[in-house]
Amino acid sequence: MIPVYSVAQIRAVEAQENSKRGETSLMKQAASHLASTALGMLAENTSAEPAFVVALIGPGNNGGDGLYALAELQLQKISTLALQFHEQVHAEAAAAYQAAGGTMLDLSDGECELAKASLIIDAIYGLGYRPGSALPVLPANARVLACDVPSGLNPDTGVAEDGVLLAERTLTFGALKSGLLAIDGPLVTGDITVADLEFDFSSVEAGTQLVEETATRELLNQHRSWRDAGRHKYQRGVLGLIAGSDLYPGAAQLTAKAAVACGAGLLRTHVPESIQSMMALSVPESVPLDDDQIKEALSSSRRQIHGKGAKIKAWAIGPGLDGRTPPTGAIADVFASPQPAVIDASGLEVVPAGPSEQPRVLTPHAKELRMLLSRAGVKITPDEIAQDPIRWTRWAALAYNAVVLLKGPTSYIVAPNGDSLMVSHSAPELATAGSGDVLTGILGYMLSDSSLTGTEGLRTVPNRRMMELTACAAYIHGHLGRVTAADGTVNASRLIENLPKVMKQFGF
Ligand SMILES: NC(=O)C1=CN([C@@H]2O[C@H](COP(=O)(O)OP(=O)(O)OC[C@H]3O[C@@H](n4cnc5c(N)ncnc54)[C@H](O)[C@@H]3O)[C@@H](O)[C@H]2O)[C@@H](O)CC1
Ligand SMILES: Nc1ncnc2c1ncn2[C@@H]1O[C@H](COP(=O)(O)OP(=O)(O)O)[C@@H](O)[C@H]1O
Repeated sequence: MIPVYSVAQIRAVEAQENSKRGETSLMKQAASHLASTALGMLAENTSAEPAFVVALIGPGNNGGDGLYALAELQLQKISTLALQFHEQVHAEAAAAYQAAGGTMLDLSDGECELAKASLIIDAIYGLGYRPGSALPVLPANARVLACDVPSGLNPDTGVAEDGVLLAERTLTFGALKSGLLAIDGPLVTGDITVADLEFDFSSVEAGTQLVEETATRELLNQHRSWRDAGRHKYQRGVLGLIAGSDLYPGAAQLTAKAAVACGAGLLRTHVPESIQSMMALSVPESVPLDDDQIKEALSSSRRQIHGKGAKIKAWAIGPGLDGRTPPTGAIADVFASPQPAVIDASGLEVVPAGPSEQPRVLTPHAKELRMLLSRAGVKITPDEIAQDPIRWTRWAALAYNAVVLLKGPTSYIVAPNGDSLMVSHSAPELATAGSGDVLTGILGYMLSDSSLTGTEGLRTVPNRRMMELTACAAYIHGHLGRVTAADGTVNASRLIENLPKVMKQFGF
């Protein structure tokens, strides 16, 4: 997991480091990382032309980083050019670059050189960016390496100007800044690497933590054991799915197929009678579950998990349910059970607010989050959510005493105690009908597998573990989106086709 900080926090830590280690020495260290990243990108080029690196230089320390990096490249015999975007420039860094044989031109005099560059380093603005000024237009297909933050992206909020310099890669210094991951950030940064400048962050507390691939693997492996290979189907995860209606029969099928594709031991489906045969045909692995069997499953799980009954370990509730009809007695009983549940879509319209014994994850998108908050008596606008997603997600987490996953281009996972995780840089192609139903299937399966929850018998799954598994499911879903988008357009059925392959990559 990688901690994420606000600009103010990073500024405070940088000020300490500057006084301890000196601003120029830190800048040179940052520039060295930038030069190595540039060399790495140049090594990927297949062209026979000699490398030519152009840096766009702004008036502050971000420009200074760019100039020191160019100086290093010059010394490595790479041809470079610095194009000044402002009259003002970091004097010491400019002198160092010129001493290394580099040439500096005003952007207006050297703009035509941009088209010849094998790589453009964007060192116009970094942490000091203020919204509102014009930015240069880069040639189409330019390869751009952003120094710290793409120019035109607000490093705190993640809101980008229309003219933001789109990067293929962003090398950010010291720590992840919140704006790189929120709102427009994932669309403009390209791949992000954090250059470790050995800052001491002990005096500030990260706002949240990013869950990336390494963290996902570590979290998934936390409770796994070699003994898992010998489990029988009831131990591999039995999921109860309460979903579907005449109005939305497809959503239930997508969630069911996704859970089966994940490798669930057994899927029990509670769908309206009218769509049961459709479910049996399209998901032949699923076994129906009627109201009486739900009651029996709940009572046997209260006595002992290995007793008679459906042996359901977790529930997925909501995809395609008809939100206009109140939940039947059986669903209300499930909400009162101690088994973990993921609640999505129309399930969010009926999930009770207030304290509950059940470890729950609610998975709203922004509009559903407004609905949840409104049901709890809190009226907010979409803008308010966009400006402070973690805050409002936490309100819902508190009101419903549940972990809440706010879905969107960036996903936020927040617990009632305020702990939060985030998943970013997944695939924009996931914005397609039914992809949320697939996520519910993945998460439902994960909550049902005790090798992942780490709980056996009647011990409840702690909220922290619910959060971690939710983040893992969101990360895998994002990765699934990327894998699927790599060889065609994305739809929910194609996501499900690729799910077994992707789950295998994560040790399933
Ligand atoms: N210890 C440190 O403080 C380190 C700082 N580093 C670099 O320093 C950068 C921050 O440097 P600065 O604080 O000088 O900020 P920037 O270099 O991001 O830019 C600040 C300058 O740009 C001007 N500016 C900002 N937005 C503008 C706009 N829209 N129109 C016109 N002018 C605008 C400001 O007035 C200011 O002069 C970081 O992003 C990073 O690249 C790195 O060298 C790592 C170490
Ligand atoms: N622009 C985007 N980039 C990455 N992921 C996205 C984007 N838009 C939506 N998603 C993801 O796609 C899924 C959509 O789910 P949801 O809104 O419930 O749709 P549906 O109900 O149609 O299945 C969520 O997991 C969300 O995080």
